[in-house]
Amino acid sequence: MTEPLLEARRVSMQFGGLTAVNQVDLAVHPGEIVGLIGPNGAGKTTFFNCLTGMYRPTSGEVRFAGALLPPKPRRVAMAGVARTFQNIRLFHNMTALENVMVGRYCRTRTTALDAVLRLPRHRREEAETRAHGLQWLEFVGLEGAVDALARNLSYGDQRRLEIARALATDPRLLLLDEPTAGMNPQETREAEALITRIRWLGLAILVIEHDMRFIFSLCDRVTCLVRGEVLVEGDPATVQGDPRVIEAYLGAPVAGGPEEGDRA
Ligand SMILES: Nc1ncnc2c1ncn2[C@@H]1O[C@H](COP(=O)(O)OP(=O)(O)OP(=O)(O)O)[C@@H](O)[C@H]1O
Repeated sequence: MTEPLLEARRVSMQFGGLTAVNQVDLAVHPGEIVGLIGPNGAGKTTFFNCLTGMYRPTSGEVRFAGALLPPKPRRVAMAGVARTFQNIRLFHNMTALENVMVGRYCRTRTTALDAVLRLPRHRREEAETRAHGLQWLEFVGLEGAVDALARNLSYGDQRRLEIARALATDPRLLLLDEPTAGMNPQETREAEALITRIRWLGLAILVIEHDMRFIFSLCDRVTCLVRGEVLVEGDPATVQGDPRVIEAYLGAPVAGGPEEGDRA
């Protein structure tokens, strides 16, 4: 197999006396979709925060394309890792396009002075950023909502907008934290189709999700965390059939594959 794009080695995160993530190893290879599952409080979001520089892990290291990732969100984004959040974090009083343009600013070189003086470089980059943002809005299916305020979009559209903003940073790896949370079945199917199209662009994806149908139909590999530790890791069939996963997470055997709308 190719070298991992992302490699977490023995990552741990403690909050006082609580060990939220304990010696977790995880690798994502180029073009892969890897699922991260586990019961509530298993440490999934904390682990994402360790990967994206929001937390400095208590121990362990995170490498991206072979280099150590610094625990600084902006540097992580510039390295090529983008994410969405469990609780949508958009700029609610900005338009859809403005939200996506904000994502792009980690790739522009305009200084505050260029902007204030409206120097040619600023005007050129602003036009490029706008065109780029429009492309991503079209990619996620929001071309009809360019000028809509983020707060006026439906829940499913807000999630799509968050993904467009993440894509605007030109990532090689996209981390999605519960992308279908709160979605109806139709929106969930649309999110699945969108994630498949993102993979076709050549991006790798690491996704936290409670919808088992989604995880087992979309992912190449799945890691199950329980109480901060890796319980099982493997291909979807292996993880789905593992009695420890069924007991710790699914609660009951999933006969013949999970049903539509199965949620833990
Ligand atoms: N900033 C923090 N300070 C203290 N404890 C925290 C903090 N963040 C998370 N925890 C604790 O760490 C543990 C793991 O939480 P985390 O949110 O990572 O789990 P999760 O698997 O993402 O859960 P869920 O599926 O409910 O989102 C929990 O016991 C949580 O209370």
